[in-house]
Amino acid sequence: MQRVLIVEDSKVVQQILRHLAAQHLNVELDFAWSLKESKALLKSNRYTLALVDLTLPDAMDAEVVQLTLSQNVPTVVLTSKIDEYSRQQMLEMGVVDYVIKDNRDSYLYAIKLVSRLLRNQGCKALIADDSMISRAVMRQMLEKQLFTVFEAQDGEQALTMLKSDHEIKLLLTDYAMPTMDGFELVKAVRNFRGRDDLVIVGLSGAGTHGLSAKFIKYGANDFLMKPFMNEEFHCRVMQTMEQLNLIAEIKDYAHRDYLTGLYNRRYFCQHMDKSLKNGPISSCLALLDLDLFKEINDKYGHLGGDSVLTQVAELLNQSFGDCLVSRVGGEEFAVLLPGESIDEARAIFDNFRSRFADNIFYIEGEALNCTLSIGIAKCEYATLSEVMRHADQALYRAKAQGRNCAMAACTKSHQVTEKCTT
Ligand SMILES: Nc1nc2c(ncn2[C@@H]2O[C@H](COP(=O)(O)OP(=O)(O)OP(=O)(O)O)[C@@H](O)[C@H]2O)c(=O)[nH]1
Repeated sequence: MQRVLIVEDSKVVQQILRHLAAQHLNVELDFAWSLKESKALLKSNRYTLALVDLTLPDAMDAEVVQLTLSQNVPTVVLTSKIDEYSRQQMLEMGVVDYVIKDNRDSYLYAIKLVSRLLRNQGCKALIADDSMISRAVMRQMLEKQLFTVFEAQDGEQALTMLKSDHEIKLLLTDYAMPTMDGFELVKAVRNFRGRDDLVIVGLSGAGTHGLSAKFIKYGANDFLMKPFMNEEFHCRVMQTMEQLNLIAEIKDYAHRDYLTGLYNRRYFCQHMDKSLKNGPISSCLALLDLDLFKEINDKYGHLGGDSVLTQVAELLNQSFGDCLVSRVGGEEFAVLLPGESIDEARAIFDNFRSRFADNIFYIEGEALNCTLSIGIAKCEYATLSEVMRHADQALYRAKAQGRNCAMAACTKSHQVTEKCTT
């Protein structure tokens, strides 16, 4: 797990930072008051990042910054005031960024900056530039921002790398390069990587009029003129990555069911349509419907019913965490189980059905049992509606058999495997 060191000598500020960190950071956190305490913590822990106060009672001259940097811990500085000389000095020392503590919002800004930097960890960035020196300078800055960095010497090499590695999320591309220039590269990349999947920052030292606008019109998110200041580079990259993260958050929000946090019907249908586009897939689709759920609602009220639905979602996640699990209707769920035959799938879901029936659900401390009926179909049809129709028919039969039952639809090859286990 990622671990962050926060060094701050003011009790009040430390309390504010603790509170904000608990809200915005999901990492191991250590707090230190002094240089001495920081040294001890750095000896026994490995930190992903440090957020440090520039001056401490036992380190008035930025010694704590020198300490974290000497241990190769990317460091963000908190400072109460800063003049041009110390700003330059600090940036030359190699800090990632600094935040001036001049109002309450600056603490929130600092914690959000840490959070954004932590999100960069494991994220791949590609630099396309024919100048080895430029690549080295940018690599150093990106590594400080926790990116995993790759380099390409020209547009064609960059294009090949982007085609084969969809985990690259940031492209920095120079304009003037041999074999394929920055414009051609951006145009080609946008044919297969959208703005919701890859962010691009164009670069040029040429100073040609209109270069920035052209880069953006061809599909770049931003533009930087060389030579740039480290601070500007850092801000532009962070801001561009923020766009990507915001789009991802909005998409995730739109794809999730509000009550249970599972994927919703819209996401489920989109995923299935995409998967089936290239022909049948070797998965089984199970529709799981709660039995007599109306009675639970009638007895415990709608909120009681909601509580059961969230507990059901937890059980599904525990058992089928690696599969696509969705809430496709009020009390109906879908699980896409990859790689199993219909017989194996039925056995797996029947086992789940049986454990589900034994599970104790709680509504405001009151215990109750609940059962499921399940219909399973092989994803061997051309469209989702056909797969759903077969799974639905099996589910209907499971209900008709008396519920608490898992039924499999006949496969195309007529290996009928219908069994009721009640
Ligand atoms: N609490 C709660 N109830 C919901 C939600 N969505 C649908 N329902 C309820 O789910 C119940 C479904 O009832 P029915 O379709 O009659 O099915 P059932 O009672 O489960 O009976 P069978 O499916 O035949 O076993 C209805 O009472 C709906 O109001 C929801 O989001 N929360």
